[in-house]
Amino acid sequence: MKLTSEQQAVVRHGGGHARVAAVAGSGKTTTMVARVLHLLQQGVDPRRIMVLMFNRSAREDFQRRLAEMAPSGQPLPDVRTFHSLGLRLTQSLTRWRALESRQLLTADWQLERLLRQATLEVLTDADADRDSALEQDRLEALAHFSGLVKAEVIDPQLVYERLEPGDGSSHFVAAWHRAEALLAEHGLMTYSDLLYRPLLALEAAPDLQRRVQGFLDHVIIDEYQDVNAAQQRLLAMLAGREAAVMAVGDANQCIYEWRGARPDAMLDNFVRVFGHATDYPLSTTFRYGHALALAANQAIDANRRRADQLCVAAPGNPTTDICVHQGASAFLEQLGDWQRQGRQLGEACLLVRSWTLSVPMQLALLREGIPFRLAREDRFVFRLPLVEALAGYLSLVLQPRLLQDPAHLLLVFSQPTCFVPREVLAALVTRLAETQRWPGRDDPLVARLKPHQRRTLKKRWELLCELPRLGRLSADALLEHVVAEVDAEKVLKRAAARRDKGEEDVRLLDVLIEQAREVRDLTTFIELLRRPVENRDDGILITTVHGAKGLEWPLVVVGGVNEEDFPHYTRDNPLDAARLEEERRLYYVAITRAIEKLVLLHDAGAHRPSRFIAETGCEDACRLAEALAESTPPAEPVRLAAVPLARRYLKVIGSELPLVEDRTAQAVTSDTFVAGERIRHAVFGEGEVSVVEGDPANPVIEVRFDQAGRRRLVAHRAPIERLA
Ligand SMILES: Nc1ncnc2c1ncn2[C@@H]1O[C@H](COP(=O)(O)OP(=O)(O)OP(=O)(O)O)[C@@H](O)[C@H]1O
Repeated sequence: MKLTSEQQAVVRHGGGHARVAAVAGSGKTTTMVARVLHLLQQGVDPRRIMVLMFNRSAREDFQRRLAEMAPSGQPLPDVRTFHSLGLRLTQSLTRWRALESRQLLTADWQLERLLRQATLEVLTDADADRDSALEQDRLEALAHFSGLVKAEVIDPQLVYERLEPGDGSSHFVAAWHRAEALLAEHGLMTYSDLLYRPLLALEAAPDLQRRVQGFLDHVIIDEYQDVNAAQQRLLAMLAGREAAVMAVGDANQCIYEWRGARPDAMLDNFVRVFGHATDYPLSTTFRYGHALALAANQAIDANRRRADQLCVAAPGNPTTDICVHQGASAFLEQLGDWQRQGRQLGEACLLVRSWTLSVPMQLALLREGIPFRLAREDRFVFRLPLVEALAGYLSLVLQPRLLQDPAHLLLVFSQPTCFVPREVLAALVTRLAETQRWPGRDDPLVARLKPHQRRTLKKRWELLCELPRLGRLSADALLEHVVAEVDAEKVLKRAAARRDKGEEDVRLLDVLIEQAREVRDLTTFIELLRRPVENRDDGILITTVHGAKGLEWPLVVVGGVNEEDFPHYTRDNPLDAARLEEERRLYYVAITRAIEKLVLLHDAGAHRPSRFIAETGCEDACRLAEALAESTPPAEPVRLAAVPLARRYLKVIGSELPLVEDRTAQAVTSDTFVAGERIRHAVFGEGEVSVVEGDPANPVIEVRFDQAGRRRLVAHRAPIERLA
């Protein structure tokens, strides 16, 4: 394979630090392997080179490719992940008696048990929040908080203030300190400690620093946009003054801010930490065609904090088709078309912003008997605890006998949580199953409950007894009734320690009610929710965008591209500029996974299509790509909404297609807008302007769309036309 001139420049980089800004599919691995081989050829000792990869599979891939390309017998450098680097440093520092020996907690449950103990020790029995603090979700949130403190290497109080983890988490800082003490007492450490402990030890002792410095001349790091502060500080320490650091990544693909990454790591921050660096772009993608390259550039263009770099398709790439559709039926049709073209479902992937958004698609696939596989098996619909419990409530309508089954009662009393310890619940449901009556006031089973717990449990028992009499209701009406009676929205939000988890659960309720409305028949609906399925290798893969980092598929469907879902926000949790940009980067990662076909799917009903769809300008991108594919120049100039970006693109690929601004989809200035006038939006359809406000030269308008609801738009950016 002949390297591009941009790739060759990276390979031959002379001295000093370097930043390699690599767009999606630009052959980072190929280039880094070539760079290492080049260094070896130049006589650099392999022991003085270290390559750091983002995860184990990337590391193994790199090692394999390096071994294949290297002359036989050539000693090769160390290729590591940050974890394995941390482990080695921990071992060395332990040997030098700078760190005490500790055992690594490898399973999630071990850490959870420790955090549970820390929580129990910092919250007293009298604490109203103690029971909810011990729930699984809350402990997971505490684990996330603890990891973040160590990733950012700052005071837990500061992390707490920034994160605002919400009600019932006021003990997090104290629990963090207590957990640290417990780890020390028991001689244990977490995965985050693998970097955190060596870093603190080294930063506190210059003599130790000298022992780990001076061993490297070259450090090459992949996916640099997602490194956190602990990783970066450790790297700076190991590199010292001698080693040249080459950071490879794409600031536009920084999607781990919630784990402490910052898009700035590839931008100004790199220079602040390491000093001057030579910049190299890798702008040619070998993954997809012009249409998607143009669309991706267009999509990320609205971010202010970004690498100003165009992604350009290589001449031999497949053509990529992009389309926008609505609803689960369109999803099934797309899969049908794919198969009719002789293609396999195993070549396709459904990407979602969060697992909840995969539920309507999973149910659609189940109804049609189309095989699929999930990147996380615990996310199958029938395995979701909330779904299991809701199916349990609905089953009581058809099988009143279940009121006598303690296991069934425990299921429905546990979800959504009543904030009562499980052993107390277990005793209560055993009695209820036996007697079918709520215990008397003085019965020890209820006497020891707090008044609000007693009220909640009694109300729930009354609901369960009522359900067998509601057989006349449709599946959706029943579900709505249950959700209202158990106060599910409020409870789920309160129970979830992380705001996004609570919001995801509430959204799941929404999704289930919508699905129930489609199915209507109760038996069919319950059967669908409970249908046990297994991952099928020949099925379409379903995964989250975070899980798709670095991967690609011939067909990519991005599901749930709705406002409030992607970008994700709610009325209580509105978007600020930084979060919107993070969501946009996530969207950019999602769309750039496709090779031959990208389908953007939004939902019907109350959900409005995401602003990202309009920003992507799919139709324009496809029109321009078609014109580029023609052997003769078009008779008419290509009409586009965003001409400047397209011009830049054409210039880079050396094409001189005539372009013209599509005025019908263009900005209309303020003086042309009045409340009450009708407009048509390229994605949201027709609507009526209700408010015109802001800077008259750059007004914001609020439009009531006939189908897509109310939206605020920056008039000059929106693809709208005025109607008579
Ligand atoms: N100069 C080149 N000419 C043709 N194909 C190339 C070139 N460089 C890389 N490729 C191809 O591009 C694809 C992606 O390359 P590679 O596996 O090196 O990148 P990656 O690091 O996995 O991907 P990404 O750039 O998305 O992180 C591979 O199929 C590779 O063969």
